[in-house]
Amino acid sequence: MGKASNKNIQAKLVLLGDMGTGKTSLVLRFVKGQFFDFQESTIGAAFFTQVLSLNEATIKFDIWDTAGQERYHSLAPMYYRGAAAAVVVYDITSMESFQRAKKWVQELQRQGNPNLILFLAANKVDLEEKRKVGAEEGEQYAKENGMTFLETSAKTAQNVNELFYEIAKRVAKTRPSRPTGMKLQNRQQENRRGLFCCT
Ligand SMILES: Nc1nc2c(ncn2[C@@H]2O[C@H](COP(=O)(O)OP(=O)(O)OP(=O)(O)O)[C@@H](O)[C@H]2O)c(=O)[nH]1
Repeated sequence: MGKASNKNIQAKLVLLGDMGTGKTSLVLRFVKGQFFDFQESTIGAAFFTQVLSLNEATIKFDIWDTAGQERYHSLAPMYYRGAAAAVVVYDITSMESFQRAKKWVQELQRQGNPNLILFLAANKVDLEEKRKVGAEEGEQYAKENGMTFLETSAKTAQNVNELFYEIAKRVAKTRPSRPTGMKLQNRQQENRRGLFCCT
């Protein structure tokens, strides 16, 4: 891992958004190259890791895929606390999911890490004929809130790798590398906190 690279970075990444918007599907597409038409709803949260090599650094992502169902809302701070980046996901076929995404952004702005790198993913662009949220609308909102905006499809893989590469690049730019020993310590702490871990 990262032998050729001069910089090894471990970064916690969290995905937030309404239920059914495709958070798990985006992560599964990125981590395993898989997609399921009938993806089960996440309970609590799921944990994944993926290593991504850039020219300038190797990023090891610790990815928390949170559950979108409202009953799990109170668990969210546990997952976004200490995160380097957050991806707020909505479904372009659901205006309600876009409204919910805005609520997540507000919560992150108020309670998240002030240096948190924010991405807005407008997912399910393969369902263009059912679109309810215009691309300009999402883009405008992202711009106003200092977020990077991407339209994605976990189904066709459109912009999925791009999303994670963009996040990695932003993380590499903002974070200096740390000695390996410290990273291991952090990892152990994360694991202890992972009460709902189900990779
Ligand atoms: N057409 C299409 N369907 C998608 C896409 N992404 C996810 N889905 C479908 O949408 C449904 C919900 O996807 P999930 O990945 O479980 O959504 P989630 O946001 O993780 O949902 P929760 O775990 O309940 O919060 C599944 O049936 C997926 O197959 C996409 O890009 N295009």
